[in-house]
Amino acid sequence: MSCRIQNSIQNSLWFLTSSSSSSSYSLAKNGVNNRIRYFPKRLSTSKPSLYCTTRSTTTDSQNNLIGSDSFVLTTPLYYVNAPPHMGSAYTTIAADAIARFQRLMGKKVIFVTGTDEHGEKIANAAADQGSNPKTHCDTISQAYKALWGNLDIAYDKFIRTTDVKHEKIVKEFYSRVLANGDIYKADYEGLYCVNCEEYKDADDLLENDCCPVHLKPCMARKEENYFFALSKYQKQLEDTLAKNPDFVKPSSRLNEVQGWIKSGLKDFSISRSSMDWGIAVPNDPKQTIYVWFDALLGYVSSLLEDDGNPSLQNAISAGWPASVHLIGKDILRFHAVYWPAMLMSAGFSLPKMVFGHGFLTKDGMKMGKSLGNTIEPNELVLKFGPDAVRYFFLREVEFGSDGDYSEERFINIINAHLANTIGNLLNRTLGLLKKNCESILVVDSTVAAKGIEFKETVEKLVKKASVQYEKLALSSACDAVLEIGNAGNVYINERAPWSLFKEGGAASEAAAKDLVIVLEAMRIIAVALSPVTPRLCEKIYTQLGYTEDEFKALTWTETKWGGLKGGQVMAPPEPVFARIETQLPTLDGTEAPKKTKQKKKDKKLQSQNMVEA
Ligand SMILES: Nc1ncnc2c1ncn2[C@@H]1O[C@H](COP(=O)(O)OP(=O)(O)OP(=O)(O)O)[C@@H](O)[C@H]1O
Ligand SMILES: [Zn+2]
Repeated sequence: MSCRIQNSIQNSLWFLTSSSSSSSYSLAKNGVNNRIRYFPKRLSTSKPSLYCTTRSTTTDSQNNLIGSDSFVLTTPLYYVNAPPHMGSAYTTIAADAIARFQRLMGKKVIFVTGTDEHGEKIANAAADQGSNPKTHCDTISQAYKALWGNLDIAYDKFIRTTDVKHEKIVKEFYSRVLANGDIYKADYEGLYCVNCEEYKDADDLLENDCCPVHLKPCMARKEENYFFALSKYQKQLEDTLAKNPDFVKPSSRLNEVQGWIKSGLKDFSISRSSMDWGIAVPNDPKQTIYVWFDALLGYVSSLLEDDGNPSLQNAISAGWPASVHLIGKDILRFHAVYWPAMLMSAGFSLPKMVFGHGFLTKDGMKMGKSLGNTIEPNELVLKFGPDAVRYFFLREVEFGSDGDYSEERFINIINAHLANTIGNLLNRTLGLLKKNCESILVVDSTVAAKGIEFKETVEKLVKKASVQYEKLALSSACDAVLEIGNAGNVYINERAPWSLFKEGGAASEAAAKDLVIVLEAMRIIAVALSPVTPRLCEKIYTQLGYTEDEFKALTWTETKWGGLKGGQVMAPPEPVFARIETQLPTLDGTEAPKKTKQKKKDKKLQSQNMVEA
């Protein structure tokens, strides 16, 4: 494992104390006098009475609105300050694999992704490009969609926070929180990182007030804004996490979140007076809603049907709460502290889980648009194909930890796992079947495997894969499936059917059964690895004589041993995964694997194939 685990780069937030008895707070650092004055009057205190039910909406034990029982999975809505990079692709690939697995398990999946298009960072990015924000957002959001197409991402909903329906949902939600007495106006001064779009705690900054994530100086700001009474939800959040430790995953991140809450939650500003590229605050058009308060609601507005009335009630009944929010650890605090408190205030159920994965790093720093130290995923796809990119990052980086990219490692892993262990095993088995059995299976795979230990090994490994997928342990799930390939290679090498065929008679019959056994294992691999490498798996499946439609209709039940039947005709063998033979310059400056090494391996394989022939 070449992943480098590095210390978590924590984002920090500027929280404001909300105790109503206090009227001023000094948060001075380096001469910056951060003073907050609270306006004594809350804007509204009446609780909304929207707890009615609709066709498919019910309430949970706390009387919060919940929708249907779909499996709703979300990626972050990515900032359109710059086109996507490998980091953005990483979360989306992982989400796609989880969504595909859950669909195989028979769940009604709603996989949500999209783009976050408001705020100062976007307005600045558009101005830098000599463009207006709307045109800029259209271009970059299209770049995200194009990349998802290139990576075979099968999302169900793509939400843009500039969509009209989203704006309506944000305003309705804001009004509910306001009516619940959780929004008030106050002044503040603080240090702002535009790239994070957040106020920073001065203690968390580097020299010259630089943001530790973006390495750029934060700016001193003073504004009169609306605040959300986060502090009011401290106890409720503590209780929720204590009762529901699975709410934040992995568990190390739960500890982090509990630590933040324990240290005291302070109210935060949810509007900007200096920024007009955003959704106007209801009843105060001089202010726009803070980009995070706006963007988080994209998870809800995305659920709306295209032709329905864009109301919160309709969005909730279409699938809320989300089953999993998949995010990078940089935005954990927004998802595991701010968002649940906002939902509590508005009277909606909390998502069931927030999973904060690690960072893809370059030279130890988080790869990011603002730092510009990114790898271009489209180039990787163009060079190696979507399956290779998907497999490498999901298999190589333990989900939850950080990982550094190296092209040398990439090529070695892909050649060893996909081209050799899986692709070559299928190819050589089908070659033997064609030569000796006219590509027809002699017997049902269940009959062929009677009393064979290899079958039990496969069954155990496929069970393990499903448990790992379910736990979002994607790397371990890949390993379990790859182990089937390894066991298949060991089996065929030990049995040496190419020799048995030469002996003829009973030995030849046994060899024909061995081929059925290995091909059945390949069929199971094609189902079990399809969440990660859908194209490769479809190719495997069609080589086994099935149609594309049959592949698309697969469920996890088909990982059960016994799919292949006697008399079934296999397609002529064709390589399903081409070995990477590149000597082209690498994308990351690392050296591509030496040809000599590859040649040696190729020679070994060639001689193996010659023996088989
Ligand atoms: N290096 C990375 N490793 C893993 N995931 C990443 C990485 N960079 C971005 N992401 C994913 O994108 C989310 C952040 O989206 P955002 O649009 O802010 O991208 P960004 O590149 O981090 O932007 P910026 O560099 O401007 O902060 C993260 O929470 C994570 O899901
Ligand atoms: Zn920053």
